[in-house]
Amino acid sequence: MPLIELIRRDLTAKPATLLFIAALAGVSNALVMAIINNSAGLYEDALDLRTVALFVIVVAIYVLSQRRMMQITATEVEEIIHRQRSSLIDAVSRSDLLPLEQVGRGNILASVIRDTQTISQAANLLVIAAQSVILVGLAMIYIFITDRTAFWLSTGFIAIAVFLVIRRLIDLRNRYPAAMMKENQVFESMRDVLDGFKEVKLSSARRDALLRDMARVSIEARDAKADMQVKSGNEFVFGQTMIFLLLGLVVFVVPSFGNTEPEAVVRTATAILFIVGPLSMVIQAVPMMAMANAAADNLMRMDRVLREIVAASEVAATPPQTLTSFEEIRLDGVAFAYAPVGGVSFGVGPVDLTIRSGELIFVTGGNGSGKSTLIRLLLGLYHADRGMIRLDGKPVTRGSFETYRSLFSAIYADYHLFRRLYGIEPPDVAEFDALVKLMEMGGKVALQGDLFDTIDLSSGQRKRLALMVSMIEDRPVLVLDEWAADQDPQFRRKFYRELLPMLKARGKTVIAITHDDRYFDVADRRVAMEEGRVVRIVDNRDARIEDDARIEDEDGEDPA
Ligand SMILES: Nc1ncnc2c1ncn2[C@@H]1O[C@H](COP(=O)(O)OP(=O)(O)OP(=O)(O)O)[C@@H](O)[C@H]1O
Repeated sequence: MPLIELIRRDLTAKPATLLFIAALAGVSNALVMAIINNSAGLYEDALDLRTVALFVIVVAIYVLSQRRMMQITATEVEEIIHRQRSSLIDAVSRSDLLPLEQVGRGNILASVIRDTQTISQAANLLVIAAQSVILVGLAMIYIFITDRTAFWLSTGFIAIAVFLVIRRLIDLRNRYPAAMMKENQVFESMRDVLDGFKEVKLSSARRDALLRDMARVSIEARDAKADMQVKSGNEFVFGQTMIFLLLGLVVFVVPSFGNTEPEAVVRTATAILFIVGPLSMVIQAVPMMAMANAAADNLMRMDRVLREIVAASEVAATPPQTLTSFEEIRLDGVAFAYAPVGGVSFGVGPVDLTIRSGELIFVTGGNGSGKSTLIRLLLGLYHADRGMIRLDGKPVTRGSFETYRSLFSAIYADYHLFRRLYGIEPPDVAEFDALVKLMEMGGKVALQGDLFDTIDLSSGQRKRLALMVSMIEDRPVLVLDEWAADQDPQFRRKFYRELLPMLKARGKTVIAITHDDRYFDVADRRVAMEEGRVVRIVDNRDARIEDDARIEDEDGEDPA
């Protein structure tokens, strides 16, 4: 069973200790009831001090063992969930981008949030149910001693009932994944509503259509889950009916066998009544168990899928290193194609391109020409179907991509701005102040330790802050995807005419995707793309040398 497998795999407490405490709680519970039962039947006036003392001791044992059991369960289950969650998050952070995009954010979030919660909620109920099983077992021993006929009939009946309940539960468990899938779709729709809030606000037609679509998904989830709950309620009623039938069996059928004392019938019926509560608990726990089981199955499957992605992504034999310099990066016949959409597949390459340290390179081309895809290949976020990347002549292999990536700092078109300088040494005050001044961000943002006091800025300012972070990170290569797109004309000019040359002068290699054709001359080389192919590489340096020569010629000096 996936739930048991999950618990056994990560359990830190000794199973024998757990079993002992659970048994202690179960037996003391049974003894409390037995002492009460026994004393209630005696009708004695005098207080039996020994029985009272025994009662108090047994209650104390129950309280201590039950509390301990609950405490162990809560801490162990939450620890197991914490590890599983951490494992998922770790796997996500080490996966390759493309397969991760295929798994889907909604599914990953559902596993991390919903499945862990289901298991957490089920845990206590499961412990009580396990103790109830012990109580039932003890009562059955009592019945065995009291009346064999009643014992065999009850055991046979319970065996049939358990078989029927389990058969029905398999059906319930099979419905669970479908219900969860529907709920995942609700998560996705909810993202549309939240992420697209501003767009939705502007158009009631869009809002109505979106709400209609959400309602459809939500209704499907509602029906699937209601169906599950109804089924699980039916299981409960079915279980209760079985208990009543069991009582009826003992009271009406057992005496007809003739060899049972009337007193034994009363005692057996009392024992069965005594286990009605625990049996109900078990029955109630069973559907919950089915759900927790499916959740554990889902969680472990997600973990496996992500681990497989990680295993296929990275086979680093040695821990990654941080590179601080390089001579050249060469894309050698690099080609890549997305999975076909509607029978059409977009591909990039084969691309042959050498990037030398200290170069300022622009990548240009129309929308959809493959610039961002090429950058993702260069950064090793996507892996080439053919060809390879060579760093200083050596092929970059799957095992060395993490080390290779340490060369780059990037601001993507859909970048994410962290409020904290995760993994980056904060600059000293003077250095930060100089950066703030350079980026014209005075009074807008301050750094407290490694935390920015705010990232609630305009879109252009957020981009400037992202660039400040990249400059603080100070890696050899800076990759920018349409960085200047949302800057005002004045700062855009400053970016192309001052910042980029300044970065180059500091020895940085800069690769920038851009549509700003009036500044194309700033680049050392311009890589022009069309339909996934590099169609031209314009070397501005040749033109600059010619220009310099021409100017010197015009001044009447010798160009050589
Ligand atoms: N995740 C994806 N899955 C499948 N195909 C994709 C994916 N992302 C992009 N594509 C395809 O790749 C093509 C190139 O996309 P890419 O983002 O590389 O273009 P781009 O040159 O950066 O465009 P833009 O200037 O608009 O940013 C797109 O036209 C699209 O067909």
